[in-house]
This record gives sequence, structure tokens and C-alpha cells, in this order.
Amino acid sequence: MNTIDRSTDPILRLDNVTRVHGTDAAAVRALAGVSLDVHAGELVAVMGPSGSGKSTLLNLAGGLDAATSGQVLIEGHSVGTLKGDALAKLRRRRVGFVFQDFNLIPSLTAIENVALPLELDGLRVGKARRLAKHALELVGVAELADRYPDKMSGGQQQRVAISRALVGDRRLVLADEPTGALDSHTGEGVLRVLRERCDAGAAGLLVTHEARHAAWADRVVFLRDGVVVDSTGSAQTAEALLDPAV
Ligand SMILES: Nc1ncnc2c1ncn2[C@@H]1O[C@H](COP(=O)(O)OP(=O)(O)OP(=O)(O)O)[C@@H](O)[C@H]1O
Repeated sequence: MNTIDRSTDPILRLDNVTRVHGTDAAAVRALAGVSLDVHAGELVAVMGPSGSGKSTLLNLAGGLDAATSGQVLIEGHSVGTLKGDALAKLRRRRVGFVFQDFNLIPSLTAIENVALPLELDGLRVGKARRLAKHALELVGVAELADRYPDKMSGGQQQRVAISRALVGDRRLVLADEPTGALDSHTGEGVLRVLRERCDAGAAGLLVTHEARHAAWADRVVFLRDGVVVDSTGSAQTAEALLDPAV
């Protein structure tokens, strides 16, 4: 882990963000007044019980969802003011997502899936494929380059999805339980890649239920009922909060 320069602007800033899903009697306040900065070089773990707002936080951080109030800034760009193409471009260029359910496109091979965001951005196919190959190598699945998702195990699909999140020069990497489908050895490998990407200058948010995964992070933000109840440098403390018996 490296020294984080907090004197510069953060790559991700959440400023007093509230998100209410639904309206009237059905309204659920998933996040309430959350403020969080994630700087270049920093990996922040987000922990908390089911329903505490972790996925909502990640979706807002990546511009997949809009805040009810407050502001989300990615590299200084206010996500709430962007619409349509401009928002899609910001997400494609600056944000890498790793979802729980992979979201690979079934009709594309591994390398095509990874190269797609770069090609959408106008990179020439050859260059996009070279970068995609490198991203697959990083997580140890280069030999799967020409395989389709339905011919891969869950763990292999997950690693291809991680390659897609890391390809190019995304400065913000958002991962929701990225090791869910992996055995513990492969899972650790994926976290190491995420850690290395942050050490190389990206900012990362990692949602996890496991304290040993949170231990890869520089600090842990603990959510309960949509509120940050603790922000700590130690995964140990977070573990104790999750389970008072620890
Ligand atoms: N689209 C939605 N419509 C209505 N309520 C929602 C919606 N999305 C989330 N919620 C509610 O918002 C709250 C936070 O949900 P969220 O999925 O962010 O929690 P989480 O911590 O990620 O949970 P888990 O660990 O189970 O994935 C929950 O009460 C959930 O039911």
C-alpha cells in the first residue's frame, strides 16, 4: 500500500448524498447523507449488513444511479449534471465496474468483451485487442481470449469481467463482491490485481462481506441503514463491528 496524497482533488467524491428509492409510502431511504472521498492510489472497502446501502453507494459512485440529493463527482465532473451520451462516455472512459453477475455479452468472445468499451470509445480494433489481451494476462486468463462466456466456468467469467473493468486507463474501479464466484486462491489473485491497479494510481471501491478481503483496502467504510457508522483504517475493527463475537 502506498502513501496517499490527500492534498489533491479526489478521484471520487460523494458529498452529502441521499438516495430514496420509490415514493410516498413505498419510499426507502437507501443512503442518507453519505460523504466520502476516494483519492488516487486508494482502495476503500465498503462493508455492512444486507440492505445497508452498499450496492446503492456503488451504483451512485459509477453514475449508474442518480442521487436524490447531494453530489457525486468523478474526477471533478458532477455526475448529476450529465445526461445521455456525456454520462455514458464518462462511465466508459473513467469507470470500471465489476458486477456480482459478470454482465458479459454472450455473443462476444472474452477478448471481444474486454475490448468493447475501448472500441466504443473509437480506438482502432487492433489497438483495443492488444490492450484487452494485456488486461486478460493481468488476471491470468489470456488463454481464454477466444472463448465465449457459456464455455467458461463462473470463476473464469468473473476474471474476464475484471479484465474488462481494468482495461484502458480507468481511474475509478468499482467492484461489488468481485470474488464471489472464485475459489479463495483465485479470489486473492483478483484482489491483488485490484490493489496493484490502485497502487498504480487508480481509486477503488470494493464492496465485500469478508474482513480478510477488506484487509486489502487502505480503509474500511462501514454502512448501516444507509449511514456511514464507521470509517476506519483497520479491517479488524470492521470485523468486530460486523460480528460482535469476534
Ligand atoms: N430499486 C429499488 N427500489 C426500492 N428499494 C430499493 C431498490 N434498490 C435498493 N432498495 C432498497 O434500498 C436499501 C439498500 O439496498 P442495497 O441493495 O443498496 O443494499 P446492500 O447493502 O447492497 O444489500 P446486499 O448486501 O443484500 O446486496 C434496501 O432496503 C433495499 O431494499
